[in-house]
Amino acid sequence: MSAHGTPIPMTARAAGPLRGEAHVPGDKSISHRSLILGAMAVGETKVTGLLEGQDVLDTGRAMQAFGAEIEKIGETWHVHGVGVGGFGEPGNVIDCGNSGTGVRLIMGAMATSPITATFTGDASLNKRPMARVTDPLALFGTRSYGRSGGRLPMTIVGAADPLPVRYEVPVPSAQVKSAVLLAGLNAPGETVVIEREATRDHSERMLAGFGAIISTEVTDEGRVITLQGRPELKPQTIVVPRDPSSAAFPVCAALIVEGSDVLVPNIGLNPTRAGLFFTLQEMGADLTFENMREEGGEPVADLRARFSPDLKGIEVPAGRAASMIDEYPVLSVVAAFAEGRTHMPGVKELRVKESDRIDAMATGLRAAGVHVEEGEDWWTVEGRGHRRVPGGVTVESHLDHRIAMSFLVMGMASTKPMSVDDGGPIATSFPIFENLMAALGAEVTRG
Ligand SMILES: O=C(O)C1=C[C@@H](OP(=O)(O)O)[C@@H](O)[C@H](O)C1
Ligand SMILES: C=C(OP(=O)(O)O)C(=O)O
Repeated sequence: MSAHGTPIPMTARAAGPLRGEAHVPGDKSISHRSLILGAMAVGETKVTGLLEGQDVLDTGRAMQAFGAEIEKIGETWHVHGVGVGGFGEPGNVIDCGNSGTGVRLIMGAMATSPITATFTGDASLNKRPMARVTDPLALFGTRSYGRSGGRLPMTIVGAADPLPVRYEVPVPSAQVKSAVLLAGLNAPGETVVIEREATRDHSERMLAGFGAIISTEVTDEGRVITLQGRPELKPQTIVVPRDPSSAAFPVCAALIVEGSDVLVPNIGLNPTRAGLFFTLQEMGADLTFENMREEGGEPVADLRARFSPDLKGIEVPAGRAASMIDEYPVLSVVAAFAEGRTHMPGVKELRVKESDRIDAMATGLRAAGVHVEEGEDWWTVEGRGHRRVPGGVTVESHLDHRIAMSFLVMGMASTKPMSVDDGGPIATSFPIFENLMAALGAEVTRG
């Protein structure tokens, strides 16, 4: 999908080893939150390293529609915030494009202000479930009117007199947790969110950084997060770390393309995000963390990935799923090149992403000659080991950037090339993917 919605077919083929440094873009989760929290602070937040992918740009436009001023000067994004409770009513429909994170967090951020906003997205986002966010927002007094099944387009009527909320998140979702916390900012008193399974904790870390009073207690119930309402958020200077979810693509490509040796510098290794890298190491990947350090309160390292001819299939612990939820598509590609089966349980959430990712990957993997089994919340990839993956097919990306990039990574190592019907969605999270992979020596072409 280009900006105009015209599909962009892409093909990747084996073309020698991948070598060099891969400077991947800024973290998508932190980028969305920088703009949203910057818009809710009083004064000027400065952000460098922002991911300039379509998802984040759409969030920036939405923040402008609610009254924040946002401009890029040189390499720095300047966000002039309107303060907690300072959002104005947008004059038009808010289009969040392809982004679940964008729409769900923004719904939370406006839900406790006395304004009304209507949200929409692309064909993928308009299929995704929103009741998981509007149900807890209703506890604050927020009303929502969407299509059947809680789908976009949807109008949210913010609570004029919000109540504080105590809510246990029923699915492992950082987006739901974050929506409730952002709504809690403009509710008086304490809002409490409980999550059984730890999900990415960028909202908690960044809220604390912006001066909110927030604490997390690990109890028998799970993680109990308590936020004091109505703080004045203080503007911040944010350096966005590089995205581990984007690093996954050059890393996984290097592991399966013969002779490769790739360094991916400055990757955020927050434990709530780094599950893929430990999984790959357990599979026998030649993947090392170099120059481990701490930056902006987050662990950071340079990842070095080398061709790993003797990868083994493993059982991926279900408890690790949340820390690598966006990486399962590309993990399944690596699993196809490993010896033996890789079983991935506890991943029902994959069915409600930009596409049903289990179905999209299973269909494409099977077409490319890989045996896959699946159930509602699990899937198994039968690795081909030294019998290379045949490839040689065109698969559908279903408006899903991670599906498109995963099959292109596969094409870099399969016997015959792999094509995707539409690589346009890659621009939502990794706009420099083609150039970055080409600079390493990959052959990715359009058409
Ligand atoms: O909070 C976030 O920034 C995200 C949370 C995850 O979604 P869920 O909350 O639906 O698991 C993840 O898949 C998404 O890419 C980004
Ligand atoms: C699931 C993803 O994003 P979102 O939910 O923000 O659309 C993703 O980037 O893999």
